[in-house]
Amino acid sequence: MLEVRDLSVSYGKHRALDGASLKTGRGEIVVILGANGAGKTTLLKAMCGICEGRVGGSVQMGGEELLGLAPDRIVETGIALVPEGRGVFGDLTVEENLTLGAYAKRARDEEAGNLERVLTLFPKLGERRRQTVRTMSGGEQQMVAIGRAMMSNPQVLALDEPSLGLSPLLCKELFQSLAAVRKAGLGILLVEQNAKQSLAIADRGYLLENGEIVHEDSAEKLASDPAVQKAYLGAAAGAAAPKAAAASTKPVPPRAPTPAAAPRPAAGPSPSDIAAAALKGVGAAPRPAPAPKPAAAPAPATTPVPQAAPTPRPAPTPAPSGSAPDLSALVSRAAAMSSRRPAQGANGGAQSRLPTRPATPAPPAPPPRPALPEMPRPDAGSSADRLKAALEEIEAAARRAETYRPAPHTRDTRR
Ligand SMILES: Nc1ncnc2c1ncn2[C@@H]1O[C@H](COP(=O)(O)OP(=O)(O)OP(=O)(O)O)[C@@H](O)[C@H]1O
Repeated sequence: MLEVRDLSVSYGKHRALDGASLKTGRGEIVVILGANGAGKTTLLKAMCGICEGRVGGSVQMGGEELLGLAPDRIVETGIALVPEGRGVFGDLTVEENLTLGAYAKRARDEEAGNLERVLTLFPKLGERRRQTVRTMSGGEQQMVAIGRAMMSNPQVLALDEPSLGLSPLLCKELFQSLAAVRKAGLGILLVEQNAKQSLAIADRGYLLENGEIVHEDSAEKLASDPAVQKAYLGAAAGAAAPKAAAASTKPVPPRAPTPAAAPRPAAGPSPSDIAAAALKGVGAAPRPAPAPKPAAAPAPATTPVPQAAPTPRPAPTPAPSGSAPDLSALVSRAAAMSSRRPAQGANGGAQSRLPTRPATPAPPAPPPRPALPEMPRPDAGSSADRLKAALEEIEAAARRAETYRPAPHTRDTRR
C-alpha cells in the first residue's frame, strides 16, 4: 500500500535521511526505531510533503507517486499524519477537533460514519465530546489527535512518537488503541521511542541509524535481538528511556553538528530561575520547542497547529452544547486561532496550510507570558532526559547557594 524507496533528505549540507526504503501494508503495524536525531521525523515529514529539506527518492501510495504533491493532495491519497506533539486545537472541543479532520475531500461524504468509527474506538472521546481539548489529559489529547487523523478516512496512519510524555498506564491504553485501529484495516507506520510496547503490538520493524535503515525484521525477532535490546530496550528491560540508550547496532560515525544548533547560554541562571525553568521543563508540553530548526513548513490538512496545553490545567469546561459544528466555520476559527499564535513544536507553522477563508473576528490575544530562562537541553528529548537535566541543574544551584557568601561591603542592617 505505502512504499518508500531510496528516500533521502538533506538540510543544507546535512544529510538527515540517506536512501531509506520501507513498506507498510493494509492491517499492518510497522514500527521505526531510532535514537534522537536518527531521522525518524524527517522520514515522516518527507512522506507527507511537509519537509523543509531537499527530498529525493520515491514515496508511493497504491502506486501513485507522492513526492512533489502538495500536502493536502497527499492527504487525499490516504495518508494521515499524527505529528509529534499532537497538534490538537486546545481551544476547540473534542468534536470540533474531530470534525476538522474530515476536511479532506475523500472524507467529507463519510464524516458521520468515520465519526462513529472513531467514537467506537475511543469511547472516552464520545463521553467528552463537548469538552475543550486543552482541559484533557495528555493521553486523552493523544486520542483526539489520532481520532482526528482517522476522520480523514486514511488507509495509512503515520504517528510520530505518540507515547511521548504519557504515563505508563496511558501508554498501555494508547498502544491497545493502535492495535484496535489496525483491526479496522488501516496500515500504521509508527515512529516510537517506546520500543518495548511498540514492538509488542507491531508486525514488523525497521532500525534507523544516522539517517540509514540498518536493519529490518519481524517485530518478534527485533524484540528478542540482543543488539536491539541493548540499544533500544535498555540493559535491564524497561530500565532506561530507550531513546537515551542511543547505542548502535553497528559502528556509527559521530553525527555532524546540526547547522543551526543553538549555543548553550554562557552564564548560568540564578537558582530561582533554574528552579522555575526546571519546573517548566518537567511540567510543560512533552517536548521542548526545537529552537535550532528553522520555521517549519506547512503541515497537511490533518495536522493543524500544535499547541501546548497550558499548565495548570483548569477544571473541565464543557463547551456550549448545540448542533454539530459546521466544518467551514470551524476551519475559519482554527485558522484565526493559529494566525494569532506563534507556531510550536516540530510541525509548527501549520497554520499556513489551513484554507484561506475569511476568519471570524478573534478576541484580542492575551498578553505575552514573561519568558522563563532557557533550559539547557540535553540531546535526548525524552521526559526522562529533561527531568534528569532539570534535577542536575537544581543540584548545581543548591551547591552554588551553599557556597554563596555576601560581598564584603554589604552592611548588616540587623545591628
Ligand atoms: N528543518 C531542519 N533544518 C535543519 N536540520 C534539521 C531540520 N529538521 C531536522 N534536522 C536535523 O536532521 C536530523 C534528523 O532530525 P529528525 O528530527 O528527523 O530526527 P528524529 O530521529 O526524529 O529525532 P528525535 O527522536 O529527537 O525527534 C537531526 O540532526 C536534526 O537536527
